[in-house]
Order: sequence, then structure tokens, then C-alpha cells
Amino acid sequence: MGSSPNSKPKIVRGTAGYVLEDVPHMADYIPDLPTYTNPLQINPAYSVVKQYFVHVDDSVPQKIIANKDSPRGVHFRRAGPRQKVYFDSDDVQAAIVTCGGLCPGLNTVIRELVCALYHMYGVKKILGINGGYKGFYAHNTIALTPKSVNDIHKRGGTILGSSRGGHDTTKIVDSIQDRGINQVYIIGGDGTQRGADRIFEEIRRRHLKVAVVGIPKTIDNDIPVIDKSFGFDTAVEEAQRAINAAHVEAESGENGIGVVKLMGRYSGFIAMYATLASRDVDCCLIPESPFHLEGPGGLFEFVERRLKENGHMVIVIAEGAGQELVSESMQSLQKQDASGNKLLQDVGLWISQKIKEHFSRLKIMHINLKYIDPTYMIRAVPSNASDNVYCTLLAQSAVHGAMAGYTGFTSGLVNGRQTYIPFYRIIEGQNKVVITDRMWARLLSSTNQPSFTVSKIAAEEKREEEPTGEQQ
Ligand SMILES: Nc1ncnc2c1ncn2[C@@H]1O[C@H](COP(=O)(O)OP(=O)(O)O)[C@@H](O)[C@H]1O
Ligand SMILES: O=P(O)(O)OC[C@H]1O[C@](O)(COP(=O)(O)O)[C@@H](O)[C@@H]1O
Ligand SMILES: [Mg+2]
Repeated sequence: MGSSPNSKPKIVRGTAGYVLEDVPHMADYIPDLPTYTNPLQINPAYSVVKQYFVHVDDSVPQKIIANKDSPRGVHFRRAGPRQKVYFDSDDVQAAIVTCGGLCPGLNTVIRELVCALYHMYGVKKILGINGGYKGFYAHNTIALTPKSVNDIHKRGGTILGSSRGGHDTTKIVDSIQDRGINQVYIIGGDGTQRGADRIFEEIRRRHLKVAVVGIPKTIDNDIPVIDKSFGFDTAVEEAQRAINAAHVEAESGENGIGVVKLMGRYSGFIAMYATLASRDVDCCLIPESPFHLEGPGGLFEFVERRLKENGHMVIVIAEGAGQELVSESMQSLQKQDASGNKLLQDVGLWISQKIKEHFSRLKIMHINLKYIDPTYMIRAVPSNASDNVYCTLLAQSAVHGAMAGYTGFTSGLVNGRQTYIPFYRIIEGQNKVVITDRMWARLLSSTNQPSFTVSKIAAEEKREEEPTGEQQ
């Protein structure tokens, strides 16, 4: 099931098709671990709340649409504080690291991890690892306290710094052992969670009492299982500013076209949600929906029609859209970044050039095209109010899970509930826009753009039906 050779999924089956995909616990590989009373029981903020502690058997269903005959299906362990904890607060040495690309809310997660550890559990020893995974063995660490992180949620980026590449599992676990770290909080995307899984497996192999916890971060929203990543809403909101600018420019020029390129290497969620939110977008292009430029049902035909109807238009394009067309025309080499992610050609620049060439070559009409590339602006901003709340819940859930002795899990939102998801489920695939789902249909109906796939299939079928020259 998982991609890690060592992972043995903990599956619990119940009645009526109930399945719990459980997370590992340190007690699975270390016998006779002592337990302690959860300090929250005497914390005035929480002791008044009835049923503050989560029942040990509580779980959250992955699918909530059901009919009378459907089996209960897959569930994940519900996040939250437990009656018993597996760490004495004075013995905890926690470490926090941020890896991969930036995302709004990273600083909020760091802040809330520190505050939850300190204020809820009385943990005083918290280290920040500088500069991503390689910081475990190549950089200095910084001591984190509620005071030192007090204001950081108001800033974009990550106070710890981040990096791609440089994951050496043995060196990282050696460093964890040498520094006496026993709780590791790893904030990052799919690559980071793969790295966290390796660290967990090595820690388990060495029988160390260390909880390894992932907190999912992805601006592209491409991590499976979870409802969405923190920072996604903020990025979509920030993208509105670029779309608005494109719309103003397009409206003000003769046959104005505004082109906005947004992030989305393999998944077009930002482009799709930014388009749905804006209502000023005439065409949204994403990696999951192939398109073509020339001929019937192609992009050029649609642009011409929209300009004739409205006098202006806005195109939103995800950076990973149409890469096969770009490679065809630019004969580009396949390049990768330090983490092994595919490096893309600038599709925004390419499509802008193609549209300009088309209209000038065929002398159809004079156009005014403005290209806006807000790529890094949408992820370098601080998180908005709702993302800040989301980051807080993710961080608190992560701390509750580690204190309760769970390990090898990612803290994630499933159907609006905080859960603990085993690493193998988080790293097994990539979340993508499903163009046969209702959301994409909503987008098509809001922009009234052609469904390029349908028109391409129809054009190909028509070509096949038409007699060829040879047959005549
Ligand atoms: N398969 C993997 N195994 C171990 N570490 C990985 C793996 N893929 C990526 N990493 C490490 O995770 C970190 C972040 O990965 P990256 O792909 O850049 O960002 P993200 O986590 O946002 O996907 C990097 O330090 C990288 O070396
Ligand atoms: O230029 P960088 O820093 O490598 O990051 C850019 C890339 O990271 C991404 O934002 C993906 O990162 P996520 O892991 O946050 O989803 C891509 O959309 C983008 O191409
Ligand atoms: Mg990634």
C-alpha cells in the first residue's frame, strides 16, 4: 500500500465495513513505556471544557457521502488531547523544521507549535532547525520561546528558513540522537513528508523514543487525503489582486487581453479557485486539462470570439498547463531542481507570445496583451485570518498527537475534522483537479470557455469520418 518498504500499515477492521487506517505508536516498538497524566487536566483554560479529551476510539470517515447500503469505509484517528501522555514535559526536547517551497502560514504553524508545547504541556526546550533538512547537520539551531515567536505570524516566509534537496536520513537521525531530540515537527509538502517517513523508519529501526510528526504544507494543494493545505485560501485571495489588475488593463485597451500565470506545477487548484472566485476570468488553463491553440475549438478561435463579443478578456494559466506544447515548440531539455521536481518553461510568456503572433500573422485584429506573473507574490504574503485559525488547529493537533505517543503521522484536516493520517497515505499519490468532477464543470459554466478535450475529440472524430484525399 505505501511506498516505504518498511511500513506495515496498522489496519483495524470493525462492523459494517468499518476500516481504521491507524497511525504508529512508540509503544509498538518500545515495550513498557511509562505514561503520565495529561497536564491539560489541571490547565484552567481546558479543565472546564466537558469532554475536552478525545475518546481513544474516535475516528473520522474519509468519505462522508453515503447511502443506506454503503459500507462505513476508511477512517482516520481523530486528533486531540488524550487522558494519558507518553512524555514527562520536563524531558521533552522538541525540534521544528520547515522544508520545500514557501507557503503563507508557515510562521503561524511554528508559532502555534511553540505556544502549544509551552503553554499546554509546559515544554520549555524547543529548537528551531535552520534551513530545512540539511539544517539538522549543516546549520545552527535557534531556541524558540513563546516570546521569540510572538509576532511572527504577521510575517510571510519562515523564520527558520527552508531549502530543497539535502536530505540525508542517516545524518539527520544521527543529529536527532546527538542533540537528544525526542519530538520532531516537520512542516513541508509531498517531498518533505517522504523525507519524514524515512526519518520515522530509521528512528523505529534504532528503537528511539522519538515522535516524528508531519504538518502538510502545499501551496499547490496537491497533497492527497486532506481537505486542503493551510495557505491555500490566502494564495487564492492574493491571486485576485493580479486578476483584478489584468482585468483593469484588458478593459482599458482596444481588444485588451490580460494573461495571469499562477502557481500549479502538476495541479491547477489555485488557478481553478482563483478563477471561480474572481468571475472576471474568461478562460482558465490547468495542467489536468489539455488544450490546443489552432483550429476549431482551439484557444485562438475562442479568444477571437470573446474579443468580438466583449472587447476584452482575461486568461488565467497555471504554470504547469500546456507544458507538452511548450516543450514541442521550444525543444526544451528536461531539468530538475535540487529536490528532483521538474523545472518548467514559462508557459505564461510562451502563450502570450503565441497569441500575439497569431493575431499579427493573420491580421485578424489589433490586440493589446498584458502579461502579469505574480508567482511568488501569492505565496510570500502572511496568512489570512482563516488560514491562521487553520494553522493553529493543525499545530495543536500535532502536539497533542506527539505527547500521546503517536508517531509517523501527518496532522491533517479530513472532512472538516482534525485527524492523524499515516505517512504512507500522504505520500502515495498526488491530489489533482478531476476534470470530470462537478467543480471543473462549475468553472466551465462560469467562464463559458470551451472544454478543449471535448472539442479536440470531436474534431478528431470528424477528421476520421471525412474521406481522405487518397480514398477519393
Ligand atoms: N523521496 C524523498 N525522500 C527523502 N527526502 C525527500 C524526498 N523528496 C524530497 N525530499 C526532501 O524534502 C525536502 C523538500 O522537498 P521538496 O520537493 O523541495 O518540497 P515539498 O516538500 O514542498 O514538496 C527537500 O529537502 C528534499 O530533499
Ligand atoms: O521556485 P521554487 O522555490 O522552487 O518554488 C516554486 C514551485 O513550488 C510550488 O509552489 C510547489 O510547492 P508546494 O510544495 O508548496 O506545493 C510550485 O507551484 C512552484 O513551481
Ligand atoms: Mg512538492
